[in-house]
Amino acid sequence: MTAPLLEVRDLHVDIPMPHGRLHAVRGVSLSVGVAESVGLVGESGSGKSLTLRALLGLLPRPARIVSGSVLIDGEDVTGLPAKQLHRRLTDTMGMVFQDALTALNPVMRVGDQIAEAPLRKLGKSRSEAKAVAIDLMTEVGIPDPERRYQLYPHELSGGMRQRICIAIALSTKPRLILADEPTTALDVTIQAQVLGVLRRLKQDENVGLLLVSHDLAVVSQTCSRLYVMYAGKVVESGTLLDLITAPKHPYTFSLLRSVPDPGHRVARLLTIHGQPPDLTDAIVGCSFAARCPFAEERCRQEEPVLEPVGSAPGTVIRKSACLRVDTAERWTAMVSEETVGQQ
Ligand SMILES: Nc1ncnc2c1ncn2[C@@H]1O[C@H](COP(=O)(O)OP(=O)(O)OP(=O)(O)O)[C@@H](O)[C@H]1O
Repeated sequence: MTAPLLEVRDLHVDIPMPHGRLHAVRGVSLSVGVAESVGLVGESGSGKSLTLRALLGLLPRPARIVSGSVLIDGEDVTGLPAKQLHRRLTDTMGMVFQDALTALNPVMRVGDQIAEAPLRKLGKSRSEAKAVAIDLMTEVGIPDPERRYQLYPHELSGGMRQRICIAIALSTKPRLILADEPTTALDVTIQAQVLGVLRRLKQDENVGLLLVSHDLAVVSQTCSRLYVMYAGKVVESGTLLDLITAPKHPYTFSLLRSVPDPGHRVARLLTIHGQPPDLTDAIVGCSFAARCPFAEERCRQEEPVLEPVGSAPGTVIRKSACLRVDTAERWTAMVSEETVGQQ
């Protein structure tokens, strides 16, 4: 069996705080296969961005990796010196972040920013690098690329800037794009266009995607497999279809029920009451128990383990960390009238 393109094993990230250690990422494992599109989804503060930044060696100070490993094509790159790690990562992956305006150099023409990697890393001449940049601008759907090549970031709209960032990410011919909330700053129409670009890259160019988002609707439009994170842990994983049709963790269930479904005339929305736990404290029992409509006494005492649940042989393994997973098929009926409000 071929190794995944990217694999993270049992990653722990801590942040020293004045009042103790914040265990922001608590044993995350995930993988992305060749040309796969995988989503990492969860509400704000669940540890998605730190997971992504940790694997890229880009953790903000004072956050640090406590343990865990990162493998590329099966090779453990965890202990590599920073420069070597950077080269290994940029040979394989391109990155797109939320804030395109900050990511771009304000005093450099956008076309030259795309041409930089072909010029410096791929050994192209100036005119060849420019031609590559214009091709990439066309690929990510930028109309009139010759003219826009000459513009500075502030002269472009938010959606166009994010396309420039995707073109820069593609300029090293990566096999995988890592994107952290790439459409959060964009309005809904432009968001759909940018997601369309990412989808097309997978279909036409076989470029894989690891997409981090708090928005289940965004990952649903783009990814075929999901990891759902809550309070620093993966609480459910599986194919998009499995997760959205039959969630096996109450947090996934709540996330789905909090997204309005335009297909139903009356959307019944579930509000996820309460706050995630304080990650500086040791968590006893299930971290979602205090907010879970289905929690019972043992959920507040025993910590659930992420383990395989009901996958058919030969299919993608789906996993859930819930002690009450055997009742999942009855969750819809079990939601009480107090927790469900008609919108
Ligand atoms: N530089 C930092 N200093 C202190 N705490 C931090 C820092 N960066 C992240 N955290 C904390 O670590 C936890 C995980 O943050 P992370 O950014 O990974 O979450 P997230 O799921 O990506 O959410 P968001 O979408 O809001 O970024 C949160 O509790 C956050 O407040």
